[in-house]
Amino acid sequence: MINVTNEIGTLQSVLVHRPGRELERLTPRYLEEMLFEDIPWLKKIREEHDLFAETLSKRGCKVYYYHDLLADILREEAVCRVMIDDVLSACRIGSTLLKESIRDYLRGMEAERLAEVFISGLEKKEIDRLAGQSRLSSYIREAYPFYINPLTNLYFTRDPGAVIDSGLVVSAMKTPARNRESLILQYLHDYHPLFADPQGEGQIPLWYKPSDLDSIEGGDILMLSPEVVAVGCSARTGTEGIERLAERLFSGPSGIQEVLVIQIPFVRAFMHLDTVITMVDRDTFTIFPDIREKIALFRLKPTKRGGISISPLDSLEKSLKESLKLPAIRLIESGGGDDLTAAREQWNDSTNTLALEPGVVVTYDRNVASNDTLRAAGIEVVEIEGSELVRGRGGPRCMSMPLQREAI
Ligand SMILES: NC(=O)NCCC[C@H](N)C(=O)O
Repeated sequence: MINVTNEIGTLQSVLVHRPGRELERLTPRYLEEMLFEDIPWLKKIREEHDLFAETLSKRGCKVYYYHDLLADILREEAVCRVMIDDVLSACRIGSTLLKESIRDYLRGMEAERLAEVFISGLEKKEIDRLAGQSRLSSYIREAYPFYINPLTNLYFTRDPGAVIDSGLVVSAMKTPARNRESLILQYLHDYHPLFADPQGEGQIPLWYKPSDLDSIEGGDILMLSPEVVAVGCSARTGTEGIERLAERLFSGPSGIQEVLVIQIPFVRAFMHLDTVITMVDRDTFTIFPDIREKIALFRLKPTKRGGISISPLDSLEKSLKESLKLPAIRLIESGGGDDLTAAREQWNDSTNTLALEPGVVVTYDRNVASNDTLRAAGIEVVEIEGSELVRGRGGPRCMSMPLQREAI
């Protein structure tokens, strides 16, 4: 069952990705293009991720893995064929001869292995050797080494999609490095029984899809309540995408009656809304103090004639209070009241908390000051290790896409 109508109700099921071989294909040369600042150590990052997944399971949350779901649908011959073609088109392989060689190679694989290749990529030398083709790229060491690029950011499953109510947003990713992540999610939506509509014949509603083109990423989507979704306008999510999503939510079978737009500075350190603000309890958020004066707010509502009204707002506290229909809300500043600590810990995702239930969140243990501040405010903090996980610039919220949360 797929249903998320809030940020903090008991987490019942979640989609994650265990970091894999794709990270061993990160090289210093492609770090920036692949949206990393450093190269994680695979053995250790996996241990850390396993601990994260175990932390969720121990609390009763069912954990689904991208690789497993993808392998499930690839066992179907017809799906396998169209997906191979779509992946090759997404990778812009133009030569017919080359495309045929890669297609033949991939079609000979078991579903498990093919799922692995779709995620971790395909090196040029692997194909050229097998196909016995003499290709210019094997003579030029500077040439790009992959036919299928590794999805190094897939372990941040928050971003390729988001469940809103009983439907799914499949993101239109801003950067080429992450495009194929949402292609995979779209396939899972279209073919996996997990996304079957319990009410009808087909699959659950799609609020957004990659072919909508205007960029929108899941880290910018916060489900405040069954009626209100907050959407970050950020380096990754643009104004047109937000408007289109709002139109679909207002006119489709969702309970959403308001989109609260929170525009944050368009910088690398806070690429999504959830890198600077997350919800930790019914009336409580944690926020990176530096952005408090740097955000702009807008309320989008449906008009009677099927359009959207846009109202600029001034204060974050007041807007959240109104949107949540609460007498007061609390904003807990990360960093424990010290600007330098706040900036350092935000860089390591102190503000990117994942709620397990109201007032209980998962965070990285390294963000000592921010975790202490949360505890002092009465929040239960469940710490995980993040020495390697953090190198991709994402925290526990980024590493999870909730599929089901208890209603509150
Ligand atoms: N929601 C998030 O903030 N996700 C973190 C994404 C980090 C990834 N390296 C990226 O730049 O897209």
